[in-house]
Amino acid sequence: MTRCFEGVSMSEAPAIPMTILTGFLGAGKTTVLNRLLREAHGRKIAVLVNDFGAINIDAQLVVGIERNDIVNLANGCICCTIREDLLTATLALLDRAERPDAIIVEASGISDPLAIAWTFRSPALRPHITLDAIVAVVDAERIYEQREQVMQVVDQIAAADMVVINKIDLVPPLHIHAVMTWIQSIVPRARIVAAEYGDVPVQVLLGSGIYRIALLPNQEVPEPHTHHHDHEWQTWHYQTTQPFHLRRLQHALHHLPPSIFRAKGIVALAEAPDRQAIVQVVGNRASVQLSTPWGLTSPYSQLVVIGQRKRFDVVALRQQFHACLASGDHELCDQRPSANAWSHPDQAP
Ligand SMILES: Nc1nc2c(ncn2[C@@H]2O[C@H](COP(=O)(O)OP(=O)(O)OP(=O)(O)O)[C@@H](O)[C@H]2O)c(=O)[nH]1
Repeated sequence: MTRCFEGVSMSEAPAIPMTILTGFLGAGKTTVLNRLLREAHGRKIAVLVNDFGAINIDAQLVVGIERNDIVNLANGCICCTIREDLLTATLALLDRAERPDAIIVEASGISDPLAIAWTFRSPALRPHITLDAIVAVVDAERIYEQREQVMQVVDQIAAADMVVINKIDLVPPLHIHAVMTWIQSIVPRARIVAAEYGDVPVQVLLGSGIYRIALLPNQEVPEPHTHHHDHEWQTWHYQTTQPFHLRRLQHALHHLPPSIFRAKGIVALAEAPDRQAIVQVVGNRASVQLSTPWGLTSPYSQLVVIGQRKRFDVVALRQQFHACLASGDHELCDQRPSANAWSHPDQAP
């Protein structure tokens, strides 16, 4: 099939470089992306953002880009359950009158980057996309505990052409050196850069052309049901139009069950009714920060938590967040984990 745009057939158009941004939950992928998009790079960059849960908070947190250049791929993992969506979304980008100069895929924190790379080797995309690099973001502070608990962490690093050791402000220099040595032992040929708040120049991240196709498995990656992460993770979300009480919310965020690895969201606060607030929880670090004004948008709150499957009690969690609302009537919008609050049908409680 030959597709046309601006008088040129798609088969004649130069292939678009694609970067896959991987890294475990909360490592700093969106931070790296935002830092890059804010830089005056002069390129038209399109971003495909995948969140594991039903609500894609990440797509809302990406800034410095036209909204129609962000494609939201939520409620499943682009490496397995929603691979078709990734394919379709990429083809739609290729069909645009103004094609992007570069495409970045921000993968969900639990996805397998090699499986994503495989999608771009499919006959439909192969002539039009050139894989530039798989970039893995690593949380310098948490990497040791994460590698003990979660096998995807090491797999993501092993698949990388470039590794960004992020959050170096949170650890001493000797620790950074040790993490670097460990990463080198896993991927000796990968480029390794250390960064604070994802501060890596665009020239380093994009257009490096260091993708190693040799890493791709010869056979297509396993079907979803044999993918180990399907059975390990679950997400749950809480939504309300009621504002939160800041101190109560902060207290709750600091007392989440240890089986929850990540929580994030956009919330309304009674104390600051005009501004959005961003909630971030990674391990035992939690923050609520004021962000942009609500403007014409009616205030809302959306919180997503990601944790080990069946290791947290959603009823207790719902009560915990419910008790943080500032209003007296405590109207609850999300009484039950809805069908799509579970990332996979077989994960319903
Ligand atoms: N101290 C510190 N915090 C950081 C740094 N980089 C990111 N963070 C914080 O870490 C939290 C998670 O960052 P994100 O960029 O959202 O992480 P992510 O990998 O996109 O998260 P998921 O998409 O949920 O997997 C946020 O609160 C960031 O502000 C850093 O270098 N230092």
